[in-house]
Amino acid sequence: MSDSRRLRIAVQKSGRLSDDSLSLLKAIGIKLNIRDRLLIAHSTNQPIDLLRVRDDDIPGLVMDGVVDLGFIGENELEEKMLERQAASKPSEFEVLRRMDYGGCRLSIAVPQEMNYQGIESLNGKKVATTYPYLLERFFAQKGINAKAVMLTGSVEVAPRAGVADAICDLVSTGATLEANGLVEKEVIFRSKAVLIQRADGALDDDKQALVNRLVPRIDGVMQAKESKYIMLHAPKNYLEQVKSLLPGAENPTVLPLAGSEDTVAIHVVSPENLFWETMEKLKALGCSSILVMPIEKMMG
Ligand SMILES: Nc1ncnc2c1ncn2[C@@H]1O[C@H](COP(=O)(O)OP(=O)(O)OP(=O)(O)O)[C@@H](O)[C@H]1O
Ligand SMILES: O=P(O)(O)OC[C@H]1O[C@H](OP(=O)(O)OP(=O)(O)O)[C@H](O)[C@@H]1O
Ligand SMILES: [Mg+2]
Repeated sequence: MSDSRRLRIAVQKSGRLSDDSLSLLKAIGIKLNIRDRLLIAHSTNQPIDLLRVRDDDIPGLVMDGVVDLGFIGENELEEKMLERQAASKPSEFEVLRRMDYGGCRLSIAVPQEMNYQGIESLNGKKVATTYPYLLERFFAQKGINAKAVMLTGSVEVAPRAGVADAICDLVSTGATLEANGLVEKEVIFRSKAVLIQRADGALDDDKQALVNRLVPRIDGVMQAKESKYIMLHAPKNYLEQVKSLLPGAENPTVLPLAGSEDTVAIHVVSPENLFWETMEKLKALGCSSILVMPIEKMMG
C-alpha cells in the first residue's frame, strides 16, 4: 500500500547504484525493511517509501511526479531527458546533490584492428549503444555523419556480431572493453550518481521540509567519508613543522601530556586521508602514537 503523504524515493532495484544508494539512506538515519522480491519498501522510522525499479525508469518517474526523489546516474538522466524532450514529455527535475559513487564515462570504442584516425573515421559507420540521444548529440556537435544503433544490452559484442562497426558504452576500469577486443577512443560524457527531485516547487510543504532536513545529512555523510580524525604525540619544539605536515591543521587541538614536559598531544580533523609518506615524515620529526581514524558523521 502506498500513501501519497509519504515521501517517495526511487532507487535502482539491482545494479551498480543499488548498494551505495541504500547505504546512504541508512547512513542518513532512514531505517528500511527491504524484502528482495518487493517493489516497495516502507521506512519504519520516517514517512518515506522506497520504490525499487530498473534505473531506466527513474528519470521518468521523477519527471512525471510519480516519485519525489530518485538516485540515478547522470548518463541515464541526461539520455532520458533528451528522449523526453524529443517526445515533448515533461522533462523537468532538480539536482539536489552529486554523489561520490557511480563514477563512469560514456565512451566510443572501436575494434583493435580498425584503422582509427580520429572521429572522422566514424563517418558513414554504425555505432551500437544504449544511449542513442547522447551519441547523436555528440555526432551532431562534431559534424560526424554516423548512425547510432540502439541496443539495450550486450553492446560490446555488436562489432563481432556484425551489427555495428563501433560501440558507445559505459566504461569504468576498461576491463569489459579489453575482454572484447575494443579500444576506447572518445569520452563523450562523464557521469556520477545524482540525487534528483521533482521540478522546483512540486513538493508539498511537509515533504519539502523533510527533504530539506535530509540533504544536509547527506552532505554530512559525504564530508565524513572524506575526512579523518588524526591524533598523535609530537615534540613541543617541532609543533609548527608538525602542523605544516597535517592537512587542514590550521587550528589543531593541542593538549598537554601527563608526566611529559616536552611532548604534546595533537588532535585534528583532516579533510583528507593521511598518506603513509606524511606519517613517515611525522615519525622522522619525533612524533609517535600516530592514529588515523574514520569519522562516521559530521555536522558543521
Ligand atoms: N562500471 C561501472 N562503474 C561505475 N558505475 C557504473 C558502471 N557501469 C554503470 N555505472 C553506473 O551505474 C548505472 C547503473 O548501471 P547498471 O549496469 O547496474 O545498469 P543496468 O544494467 O541498466 O540496470 P537496470 O537493470 O536497473 O536497468 C549506470 O547508468 C551508470 O551511471
Ligand atoms: O570498464 P568496466 O569496469 O569493465 O565497466 C564497464 C561495464 O560495467 C557496466 O556493466 P555492468 O558490469 O554493470 O553489467 P551490465 O552490463 O550487465 O549492466 C557497463 O555497462 C559496462 O559493460
Ligand atoms: Mg538500465
